[in-house]
Amino acid sequence: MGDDRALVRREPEPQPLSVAHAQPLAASYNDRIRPLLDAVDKLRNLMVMKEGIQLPTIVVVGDQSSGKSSVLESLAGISLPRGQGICTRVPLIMRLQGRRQDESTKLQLEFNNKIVDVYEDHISDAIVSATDEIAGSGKAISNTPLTLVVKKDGVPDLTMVDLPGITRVPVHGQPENIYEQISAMIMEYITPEESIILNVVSATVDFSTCESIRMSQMVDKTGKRTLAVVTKADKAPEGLQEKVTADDVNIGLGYVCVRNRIGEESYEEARLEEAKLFDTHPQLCQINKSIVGVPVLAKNLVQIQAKIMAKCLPGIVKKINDKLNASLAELNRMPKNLSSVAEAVAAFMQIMGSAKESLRKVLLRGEFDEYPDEKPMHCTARLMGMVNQYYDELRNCPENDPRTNFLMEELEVLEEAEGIGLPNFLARTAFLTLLQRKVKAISSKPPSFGVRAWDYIEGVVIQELMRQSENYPQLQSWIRRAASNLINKMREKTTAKMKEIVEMEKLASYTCNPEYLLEWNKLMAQQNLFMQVINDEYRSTTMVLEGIGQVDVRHLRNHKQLLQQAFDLKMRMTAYWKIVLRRFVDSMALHLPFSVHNLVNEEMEKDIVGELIRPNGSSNIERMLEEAPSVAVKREKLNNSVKLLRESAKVVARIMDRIAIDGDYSD
Ligand SMILES: Nc1nc2c(ncn2[C@@H]2O[C@H](COP(=O)(O)OP(=O)(O)OP(=O)(O)O)[C@@H](O)[C@H]2O)c(=O)[nH]1
Repeated sequence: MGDDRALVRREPEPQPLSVAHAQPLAASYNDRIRPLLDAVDKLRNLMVMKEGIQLPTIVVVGDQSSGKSSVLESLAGISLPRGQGICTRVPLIMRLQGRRQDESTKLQLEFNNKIVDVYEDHISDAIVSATDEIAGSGKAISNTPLTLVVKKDGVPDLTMVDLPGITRVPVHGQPENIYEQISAMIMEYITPEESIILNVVSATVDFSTCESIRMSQMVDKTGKRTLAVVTKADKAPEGLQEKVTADDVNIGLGYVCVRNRIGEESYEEARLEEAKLFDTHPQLCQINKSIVGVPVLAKNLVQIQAKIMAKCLPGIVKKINDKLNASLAELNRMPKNLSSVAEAVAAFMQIMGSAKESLRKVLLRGEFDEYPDEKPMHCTARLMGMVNQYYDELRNCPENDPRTNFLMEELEVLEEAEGIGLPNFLARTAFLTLLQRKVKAISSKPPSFGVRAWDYIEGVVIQELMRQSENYPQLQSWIRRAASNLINKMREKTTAKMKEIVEMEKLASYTCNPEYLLEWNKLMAQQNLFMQVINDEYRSTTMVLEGIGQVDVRHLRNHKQLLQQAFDLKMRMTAYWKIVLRRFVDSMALHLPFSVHNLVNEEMEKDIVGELIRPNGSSNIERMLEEAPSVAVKREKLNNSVKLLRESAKVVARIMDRIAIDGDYSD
């Protein structure tokens, strides 16, 4: 920029040759495209992008001084800041519109919520000062866009966004991270599938070394939405034809070679020089005429733009409608302004009612429609997983490993339980002593599992209550506390219940489950083999016993007297222990849903609502009458968003109607 700017004297009414040579851009074609473009520009002005809706956009990228601004001024027939160093420091949205008979020539800059009319002679300076106003007068860049509207004779109807040129090394007081800043801005614009990338590369460089090519390849591997403009054809004519036909860098939408305005040339002269260059230069004249010259570039861009718009529009309509519906639904969920305590109580009961219903769904019925992607809220599955883990923990308790000191404990209790009686009579006390030891070893697990389960349920209940009461943040800490207190009570009840079950199992041994006897018989069938190993001094003492695992029985050869009874005792206990563990798990698996059921259907309301009607509880209800500032902000944001989306929906509806009448725009 700058350097040539001061020297250039502008003709009063330059004739952009993009038009003089661009007769293929039939006026009727422009007539059909204009409304489409206007609609998209209107959406851009409305800032639908803020709502996450991407618009079809031609994004101009290139390395620094590749000639981006020169290309744009060739297309627009105006003078833009050109030159060395960084000129484009903000996204420059260029809206080119061919002037109609009833319209006057117009140049306008739109930025920071104002519209400034500009004389053509001053456009370059005006852009520089608008850029300074947006990004500061230094060399810094900014994301805030500047819009330039050019309405004049014969320019193609095109909207493009010019972005700062990519530079690796900061110069002239540019910020240190200028490269990162510019790349981030470029990536933001070229990543959406709706963007067409107009990659400006200089004929003087090896295309594969261009940063801009590298970046567009990152987001558009096949190049299907990338078009290359090769500038400075006059400076490096040798081998240019080969370079563009070889297409080493995957440019799907093709190349156009141009020669821009140089020095003080007028537009007319520049176009004539360009035409002459590609007609007469021994090397450049070899290049196919369908890929040379600014007029060809203009025609290609207009066609590409029409295609992408027609392609994207239905998707945009859908997105606008979806977002509008979502915002309206959210607005409807916003609380009404409450004016009396009675209304506040009703609103509170509504919160409790909705929370209870959602909790019934996730905790009891296993319906996750409100939390499709939030696995921690798929509570029935999560609780089942926890119960299975609990069963594994009980079974794998190291203190109860039946293989350690195989049968020694049984022998010890049998010896202690011996009295006057028949030799093969199994003392009940021996069995009970062993049982009590085993139960004691796992006695901390059922209550601690209960605590764990309630910790998880507490998280779910509080999350749900917070979701339902998000519009009353002034109540949330109180609700959270009340819910925590309630869950504490539930946790204590479960702990007491589990301790009771542990005590019951210690006191008596009983099951009506026939599996016990079946299992015992099966295990006892190994007794003969076991005794043979014990009695036969020459046999290996390592053996695998069903229900126990691999054991070494060498140490038992000295205890032959009570061995058969000890074996019997072990097998009874093994069969019975399975039943005991399942009883622990089953009772927990039944107790939890029962308690959750009680919590959701009775306790929650009784406890939390009960707190409200206590003498000091009413202040909580009164607090609901004041709207929290965060809610007011949210309401305003939603209202703005609904207004914007409604307007956008109108804009697209009009254009869709027109498409329905006029037919396909992409030819
Ligand atoms: N000879 C010749 N010079 C050109 C051509 N296109 C651009 N230039 C010159 O190359 C220099 C850089 O051009 P600009 O258009 O300012 O480049 P830019 O990519 O917009 O620059 P930044 O915005 O700073 O990245 C200027 O001096 C232009 O006059 C061309 O086709 N031929």
